[in-house]
Amino acid sequence: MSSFLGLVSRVRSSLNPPEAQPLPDSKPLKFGVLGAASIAPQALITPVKSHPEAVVYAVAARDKDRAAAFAKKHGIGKVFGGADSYQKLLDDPEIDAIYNPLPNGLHYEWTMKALAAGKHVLLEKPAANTAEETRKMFELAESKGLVLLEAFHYRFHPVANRVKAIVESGELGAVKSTSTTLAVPRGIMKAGDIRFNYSLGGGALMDMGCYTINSMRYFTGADPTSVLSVEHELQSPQVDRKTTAKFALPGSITSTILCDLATPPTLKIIPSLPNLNAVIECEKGEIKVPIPTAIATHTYLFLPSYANAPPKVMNYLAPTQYHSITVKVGNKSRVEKAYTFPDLGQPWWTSYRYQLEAFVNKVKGRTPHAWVTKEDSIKNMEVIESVYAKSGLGSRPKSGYVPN
Ligand SMILES: NC(=O)C1=CN([C@@H]2O[C@H](COP(=O)(O)OP(=O)(O)OC[C@H]3O[C@@H](n4cnc5c(N)ncnc54)[C@H](OP(=O)(O)O)[C@@H]3O)[C@@H](O)[C@H]2O)C=CC1
Ligand SMILES: O=C1OC[C@@H](O)[C@H](O)[C@H]1O
Repeated sequence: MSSFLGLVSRVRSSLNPPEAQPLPDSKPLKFGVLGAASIAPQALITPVKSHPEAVVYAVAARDKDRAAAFAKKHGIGKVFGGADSYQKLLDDPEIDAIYNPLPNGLHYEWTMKALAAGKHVLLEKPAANTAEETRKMFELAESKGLVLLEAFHYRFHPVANRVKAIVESGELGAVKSTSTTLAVPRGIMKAGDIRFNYSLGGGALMDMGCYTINSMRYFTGADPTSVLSVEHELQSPQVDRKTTAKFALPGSITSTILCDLATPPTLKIIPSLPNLNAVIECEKGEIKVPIPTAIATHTYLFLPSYANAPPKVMNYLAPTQYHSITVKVGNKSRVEKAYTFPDLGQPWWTSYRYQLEAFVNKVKGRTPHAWVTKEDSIKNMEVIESVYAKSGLGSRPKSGYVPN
């Protein structure tokens, strides 16, 4: 009962966070948002409310009325609307940092333009359509002394950090295998979704798969040496609706990923359930991160996931709601929870709120509690591209944008 009340309290506060008062001696970081994207409220606008050193100052959208409606709904003071609105927002000297939640295929162009305009960038995942584009963005950021972060928000939450710490402690011995899964039922992603659009950088591997690959690399602390096998099911000629891949990692580790944007109903009629799993098998035991119940604050509802027995669910996307880390050593198992760090956070802080904390700290020249490095982002894209190469689908199209 108390854990249910805790869940309700965390979800309520994460949706309506207490508003922070600006710090008297610190200039707040002013964000501009490119596009009235569905993810923007959850990933930035709500987290900013409880941050004393950040504000969402402006939004730009291709349609003037849509821009105005979005700004009104979210209390954003400055609005840019119309075909040239993104560039106008970048040219606004008041803005310090850009949040880029455009479709994957536009990440490169608008991040390059934002950096050229002298803005720091919080960039949605996956960083771009290719590793080469990712490298170029980070090189430009470095050359201009600007912060660029690929928004792998789960990496900033205590859960992911705790799981990694347990693996690294050696308590369970060496890692033998991992399995990371992110799959949602058919119907959640609508037919016109950017995720199904090849020219915009669509595909399950790009969208959900980038998390499964990132978490495989993060938890093992290693990069694949080869892609052993790949299977996919297509949504349309070059767009994978589902991909599974098996990798070899150093130290004889074998890792499997599964990502699916539209799992069909079982026996054609029984709706499938969301499946968000991370299992790390080690010499002396294993770690499971199950979410018996998850009430979604996300763009859609994650239903209770009892489909797996035992449940092996890692809610990469909303660990704030409820989680438990089951650590099995031999025949003994214990359950851990990690909603806060010893010296950072509140139980209701979402992974996005923790991510914002790190981003602001980095821009302000302070040491963030966690980070996703340039090398990490480039490597993640390389692995994605290596899976697409093996599957025969090929990388998503390179951007046609040529920087000045
Ligand atoms: N971190 C996370 O948890 C999540 C991250 N994401 C990532 O965020 C990004 C956006 O996802 P999501 O918010 O779901 O997507 P949406 O489709 O809701 O938003 C994308 C935005 O891109 C703009 N846009 C510009 N050009 C185009 C175009 N040609 N076609 C379609 N849209 C265009 C639109 O802005 P305008 O308003 O100007 O029309 C739109 O608002 C993706 O990279 C995705 O991977 C998504 C969900 C969760
Ligand atoms: O966090 C997420 O959840 C759902 C996905 O489709 C999305 O793009 C991803 O970032």
